[in-house]
Amino acid sequence: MPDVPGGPAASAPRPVPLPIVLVGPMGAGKSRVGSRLATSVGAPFVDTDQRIVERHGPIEEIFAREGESFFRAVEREVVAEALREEAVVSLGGGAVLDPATRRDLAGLAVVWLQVSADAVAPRLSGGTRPLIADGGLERWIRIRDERRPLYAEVAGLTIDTSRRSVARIVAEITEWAGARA
Ligand SMILES: Nc1ncnc2c1ncn2[C@@H]1O[C@H](COP(=O)(O)OP(=O)(O)O)[C@@H](O)[C@H]1O
Ligand SMILES: O=C(O)C1=C[C@@H](OP(=O)(O)O)[C@@H](O)[C@H](O)C1
Ligand SMILES: [Mg+2]
Repeated sequence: MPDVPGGPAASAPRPVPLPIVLVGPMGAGKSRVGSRLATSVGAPFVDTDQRIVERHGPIEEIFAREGESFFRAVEREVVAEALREEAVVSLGGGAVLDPATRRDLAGLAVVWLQVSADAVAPRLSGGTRPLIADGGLERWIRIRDERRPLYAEVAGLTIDTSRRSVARIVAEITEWAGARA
């Protein structure tokens, strides 16, 4: 029987390799795109920051109480666990600082979401990200520049999200990942 447009074959999720992992700087859209991508490919969604919050409380409180190095240790544990799951996994922007995480990402389907400083400014306003609580956009640019080689090292696909809709980004990732399945 031929496929009917809009029928079951057309709406079935496309097979993709899992995990698919999203990396990139704060505000690039990892959490938002990851959630939509997971729905689109019919996979569970894991946001490692959300998992940290469930287990240890709000991120800004962890930074204030225990410091960044404690946060990074907790993050490493949660990331290592998530990368073993058949899921769409959105990492926090600084997760790639950990060499063991970079080793774990080798060979996985990793997407680097980029965003320009102009486009990210409104996305970050009113947020609670502790690393840019003081220093704002200039600090964001410095952190983004420092980490650029680390994102480049782990990613197999790069997408500039500055002027793209979430739906289009999801479609581009699905197409790329589908070709790797
Ligand atoms: N492609 C996009 N275009 C416009 N706004 C976006 C886009 N992707 C994400 N956003 C918005 O930017 C903000 C930060 O997104 P988020 O997914 O939390 O980024 P990240 O997890 O990379 O820090 C959110 O308000 C989100 O709705
Ligand atoms: O870049 C970073 O070091 C961080 C990014 C945040 O996640 P998002 O990239 O999802 O904003 C969060 O993990 C924490 O505030 C630290
Ligand atoms: Mg996020």
